[in-house]
Amino acid sequence: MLIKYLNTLNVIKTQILRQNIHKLSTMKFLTQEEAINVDLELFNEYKFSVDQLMELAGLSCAHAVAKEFPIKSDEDKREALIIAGPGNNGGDGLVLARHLSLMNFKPSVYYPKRVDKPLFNNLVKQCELMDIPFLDSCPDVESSSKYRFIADGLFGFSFKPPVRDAFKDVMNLMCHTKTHVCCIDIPSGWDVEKGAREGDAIKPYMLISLTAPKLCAKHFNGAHYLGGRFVPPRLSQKYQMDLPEYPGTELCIKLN
Ligand SMILES: NC(=O)C1=CN([C@@H]2O[C@H](COP(=O)(O)OP(=O)(O)OC[C@H]3O[C@@H](n4cnc5c(N)ncnc54)[C@H](O)[C@@H]3O)[C@@H](O)[C@H]2O)[C@@H](O)CC1
Ligand SMILES: [K+]
Repeated sequence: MLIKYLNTLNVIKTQILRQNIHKLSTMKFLTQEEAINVDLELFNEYKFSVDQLMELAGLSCAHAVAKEFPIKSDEDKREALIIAGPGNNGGDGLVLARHLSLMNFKPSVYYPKRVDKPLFNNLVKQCELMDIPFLDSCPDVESSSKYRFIADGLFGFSFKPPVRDAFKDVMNLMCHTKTHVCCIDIPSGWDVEKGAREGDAIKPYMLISLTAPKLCAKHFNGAHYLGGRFVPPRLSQKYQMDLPEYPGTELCIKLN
């Protein structure tokens, strides 16, 4: 009886896995230009505000990371380092930090180049009022081992190589740390279409593609999630995204 039950479970598991792999193979991987155009359409045609989508994007990242690094006991490490960059990818990182703290993690943020705009100032203020520490300097590789994971919100789909000098320290940390690196939308420093560049590059443990994966995600074999469950079906059809169906009320879906 038990064996029969376990066999049935295995069949269901295989079917789910097959479905997801199928989805991944038929899904569209966006070029950098398509990603930028989808972004523009969401704001200009569909009238979303940046705050709205950033909140949903960051929240979906928090859900994905919490699934991948569940806190099961008091012994589990809760410290996490969030790297926030100078664009909207950094904004996603700040939102992620706030939600992680609500999920009982202990995030610290390293935000080396602050953007003096109301949206970003507000996100920083919200984190500060939740006692999330902002680090003054970039942790070194050795001390980064105290974190359960590092969330990479440095650069997203607007990144144009090579990395400018101001971000060399933090790129060095993310390329050489032994701690798992979880990349938001794009592994920072990777070419958005061709993937890792020669020489030092982040080797992500986890990638959370937002909206739809970009071409560089084809070169990624780790834990791949899709988040940003806000794409209107008409827009998805226009770009032939062929997105997988998110189960139930989930904000993210694991693709492999
Ligand atoms: N379109 C969407 O569906 C959404 C996108 N969001 C996020 O927004 C991201 C895109 O944001 P942005 O277009 O603001 O751009 P990014 O966050 O990708 O980065 C742009 C910033 O990085 C700097 N930069 C670019 N190349 C650099 C280099 N080589 N060295 C140093 N600095 C460099 C630019 O000067 C600019 O300040 C996405 O990847 C995603 O994370 C979400 O916030 C909301 C929804
Ligand atoms: K990133």
